Amino acid sequence: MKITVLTVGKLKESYLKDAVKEYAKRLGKYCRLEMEEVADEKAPEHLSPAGEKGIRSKEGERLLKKIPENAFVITLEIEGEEISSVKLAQKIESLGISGISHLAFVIGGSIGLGEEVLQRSDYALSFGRLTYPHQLMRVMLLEQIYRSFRIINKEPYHK
Ligand SMILES: C[S@@+](CC[C@H](N)C(=O)[O-])C[C@H]1O[C@@H](n2cnc3c(N)ncnc32)[C@H](O)[C@@H]1O
Repeated sequence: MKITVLTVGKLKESYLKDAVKEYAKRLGKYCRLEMEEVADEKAPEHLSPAGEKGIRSKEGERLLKKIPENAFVITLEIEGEEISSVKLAQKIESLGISGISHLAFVIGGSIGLGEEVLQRSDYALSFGRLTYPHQLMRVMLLEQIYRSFRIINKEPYHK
């Protein structure tokens, strides 16, 4: 299966880059992983709702261009569905069995995902109602994808 992780903005912190590199290496055993970054928009402190919408929309257009037509799109959304790691593993496995060969996970920028991307989404996944920084979400998502493949392959992983 091919997995694309689509994100907004460049990863800045070296400790996050190291973690992403480590999980990307581990995932190489299970899938073809592709990490795609699109440019972020400058978001000043006090933006109007219209200003925020404009930023989400510009970043959203860039994200949409990177989403292949045949991909099953999983957007990371705070208000999405909260599921266990086992359920996420089952979901990835059953999508593969149903003939889906490409999963695209999409993480929003600092002010979230635009309407266009939400409309293209096939499934909204939540990591809980807490808000996490988008850069950290990359690491958390890769860890959960890795955990999923360990579960699917009935391989041990620390609980
Ligand atoms: C800093 S958050 C954006 C916050 C923005 N106010 C919103 O409501 O989307 C950046 C991105 O990280 C992801 N994210 C952050 N916390 C999350 C959570 N608990 N569950 C799922 N995705 C999350 C989402 O993709 C979000 O667009």
